[in-house]
Amino acid sequence: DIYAWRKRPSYTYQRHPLLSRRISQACRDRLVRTPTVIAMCGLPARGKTYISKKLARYLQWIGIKTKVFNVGEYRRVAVKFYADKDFFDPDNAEALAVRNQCAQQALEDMCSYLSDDGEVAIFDATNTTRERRRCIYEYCSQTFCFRVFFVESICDSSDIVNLNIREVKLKSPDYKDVPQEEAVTDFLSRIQQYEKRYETIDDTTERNYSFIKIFNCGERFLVHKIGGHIQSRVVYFLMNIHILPRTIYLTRHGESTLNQDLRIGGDSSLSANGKLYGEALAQYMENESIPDLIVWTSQMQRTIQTAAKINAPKEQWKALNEINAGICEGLTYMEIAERFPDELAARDQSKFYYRYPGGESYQDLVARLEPVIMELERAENVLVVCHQAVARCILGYFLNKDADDLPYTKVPLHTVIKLTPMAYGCLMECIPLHINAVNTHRRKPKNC
Ligand SMILES: O=c1[nH]cnc2c1c(-c1ccc(Cl)cc1)cn2-c1ccccc1
Ligand SMILES: O=P(O)(O)OC[C@H]1O[C@](O)(CO)[C@@H](O)[C@@H]1O
Repeated sequence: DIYAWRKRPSYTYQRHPLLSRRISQACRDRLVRTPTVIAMCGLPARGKTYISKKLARYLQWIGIKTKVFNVGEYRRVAVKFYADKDFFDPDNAEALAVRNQCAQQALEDMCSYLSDDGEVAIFDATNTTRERRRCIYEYCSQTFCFRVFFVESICDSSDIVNLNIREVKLKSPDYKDVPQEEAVTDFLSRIQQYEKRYETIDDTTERNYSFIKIFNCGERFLVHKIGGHIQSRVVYFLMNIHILPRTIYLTRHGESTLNQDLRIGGDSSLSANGKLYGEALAQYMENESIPDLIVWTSQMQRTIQTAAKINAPKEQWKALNEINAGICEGLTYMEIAERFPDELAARDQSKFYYRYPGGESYQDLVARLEPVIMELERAENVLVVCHQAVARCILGYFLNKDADDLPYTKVPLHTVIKLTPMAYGCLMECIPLHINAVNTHRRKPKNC
């Protein structure tokens, strides 16, 4: 039986007869990290693009090469000027031909991306008929041996659909220079065109697909046949996000005594200026009068001391501790250049991936910060008091920074960063509290 087979000695590496399914050699070659197509499904204004962009940002941040293919963007290239909802009338044969051509082109571009070095591609389209989903499934899994995972968003709350239309659809190029009310009317008619042919994923006729059906922004989920690591991470992420309006505040600790000496690492106390910042921060947060604010700090005393005066509950996270500089802890960059010139040169070459001997890399930091990011997605109003490298990684997630830029993001001391999630991105405001501090930022040397 399977259990006994699972307990077999590890050297007998063959698939259990029950489990071995007929897969081609090409597929077998890519069993490790088989590329995944995430195909969105659902009527317009159900958050498909929102999910696509947010999911891509998360997967990219954890190091999985991901790209979104939005069919609407292909259509806007093919059809310069959008006339009105009649373009989406299923009986408009000419328009239908253009729409199918755009979908096919996006599908082909997506599969060549995954055949190259892509790991996940998100096919952002309505995919609202069984026939369309069957085409995608066969093209991707038979021709290319990619895994296909359908993500359907079902939402019958008119409040949320109207919020979506107001926040994102009216800003679409389709409605440039169109009066608001006219655009809303046209878009609602566009939805009706799709409703004529909409077939929700059916867990009997489409039971051999892997899919998740999301009801009303994640109020309820139906998960069916999750296949592989990526899909389980995706499901986990989708079960943790929400669209409640909230603000995330991010700041470094106040200046520390080691900062004053331009020494990295350690666990030193605040300097006099750092203490002044702690008081100014408490005052600033008081003025913001944020409902139900919670403050997260690292377990290092410079962040705990910085948050001490704030009138809100505090939580300490070891995962928020500053990057461990290993053998360079407590040194200045000058001393590192003298004692470990090769290490500094190697770090300047590839700052995101370089790991200090006995220490960490930014890539290691992202991995240990993932649970913090997941909890931030679940949370509402939070102030995070952390460190220079940690703040860069957190900002890298919210602002979609790539591995080259992330480690060089400017995050000065004594500055509050205010992050407000908007439709598809995040608004960032930097508020310096005008308390003196040293500059700890080391630029990328020119010759690298
Ligand atoms: O289910 C929706 N229906 C209509 N709109 C929606 C959603 C979701 C949503 C869907 C699934 C999940 Cl797990 C979370 C949010 C987000 N949005 C959205 C709303 C406003 C602006 C941009 C996007
Ligand atoms: O990656 P960078 O630019 O060296 O910045 C991280 C450094 O910043 C500090 O937080 C302050 O200098 C150090 O503890 C840490 O090693």
